[in-house]
Amino acid sequence: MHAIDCIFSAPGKAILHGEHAVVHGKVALAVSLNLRTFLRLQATSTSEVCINLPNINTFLSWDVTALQHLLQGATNEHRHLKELDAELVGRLRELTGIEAGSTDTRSMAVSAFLYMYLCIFAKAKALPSVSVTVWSELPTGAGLGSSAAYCVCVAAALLSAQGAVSSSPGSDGDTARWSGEELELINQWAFQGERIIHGNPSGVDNAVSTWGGILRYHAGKITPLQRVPMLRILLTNTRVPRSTKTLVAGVKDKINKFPSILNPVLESVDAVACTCEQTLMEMAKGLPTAEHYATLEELIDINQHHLNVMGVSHPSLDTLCRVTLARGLHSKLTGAGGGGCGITLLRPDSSASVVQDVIQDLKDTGYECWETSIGVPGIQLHSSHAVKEEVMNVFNSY
Ligand SMILES: Nc1ncnc2c1ncn2[C@@H]1O[C@H](COP(=O)(O)OP(=O)(O)OP(=O)(O)O)[C@@H](O)[C@H]1O
Ligand SMILES: C[C@@](O)(CCO)CC(=O)[O-]
Ligand SMILES: [Mg+2]
Repeated sequence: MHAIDCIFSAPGKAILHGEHAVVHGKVALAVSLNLRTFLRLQATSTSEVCINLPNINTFLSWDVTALQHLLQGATNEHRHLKELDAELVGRLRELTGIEAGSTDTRSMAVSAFLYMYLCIFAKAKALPSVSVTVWSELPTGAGLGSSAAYCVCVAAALLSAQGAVSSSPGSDGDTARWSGEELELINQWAFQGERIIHGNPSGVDNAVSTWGGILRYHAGKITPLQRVPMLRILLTNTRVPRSTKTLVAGVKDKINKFPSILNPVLESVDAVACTCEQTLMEMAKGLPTAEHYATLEELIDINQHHLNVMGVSHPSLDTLCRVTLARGLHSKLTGAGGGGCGITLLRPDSSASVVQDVIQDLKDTGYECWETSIGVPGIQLHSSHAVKEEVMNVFNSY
């Protein structure tokens, strides 16, 4: 057991283009957001594993011995990162009473944590007693990658406690980051957690939360975009709850039912993502022009229509598009859709009054809305004095 009292944080994300299509091997473009999930891991002497998840009102603990039993006599000694260990998932269900296929918020968060904890410490002589508290600035289950930020923080914390990644990585002032290899390991374990939560994730969300920045993601291949223009993005939360797992499964069913109709739509989304990437690269080379912005706006509209065809939009998202278009601004859903969040592209010349007016219109509709920064750093380890007071206050109350 290496780390004793550490604080980690990982960012949420917005998908510019390629959500859902990316699950079926197409290109996605994703950016990290300046809204983060924070995790505190403490070693304890209680012989218990405690998890405090104040955002979802979940406070649970398990006896370490009961958890150790789940690993004894397990036939799958070589838990690897290619697929989930179905036997262990089954044993965990028996212990927690969580039903197969549950999309309940608490069940998914608890199962993902316990699965990663057991697998990461499976080869240790004894399971460690730890207390883990997670608190997030991200809305839970709203399309901004809250599940991935959660899984990335859990993976980084457990791996550093186990010694598989450094618990004092290269430091830049008060925050520290890991080597490429260590980040890859964190990302792979976070993907296992996402598998528990999503069923069939593409891996784009955990990749952008691990590495940060702006990424092109294609069939597991992660390419950071080096030069991109400063984009101004408005985020809107329709506050309509939805489950990524259910939406992803719905798209799969539609593809199976109408392959000749849906596959061309996925191809077209791929082309939208690639055209967007080329446009962003052109914009970064010279001075971004009004035509560049017109292209980005058309791509947003085309993609939103495609997402409608896939059955993952929602009347609340149609309203978002209509309200912003009335002010000359273009929007699309981001993440899994079905409610949750949308993004609106602001132009460099969008005046402060237009932005204020559109924010007010959206608030009047009952939505939450704010301008955001993109391309922030991925997973980080913080010294406690560098963490915001608001976050430390949460941590100090558990
Ligand atoms: N702060 C948190 N504390 C505990 N659990 C969390 C937290 N944030 C996310 N989760 C877990 O992640 C689940 C939400 O994941 P889901 O994939 O449905 O939404 P999302 O990740 O916010 O959106 P998307 O996948 O579309 O970007 C929650 O039900 C919960 O299990
Ligand atoms: C809907 C989806 O494409 C993005 C969710 O943020 C699912 C995934 O890629 O795992
Ligand atoms: Mg998610």
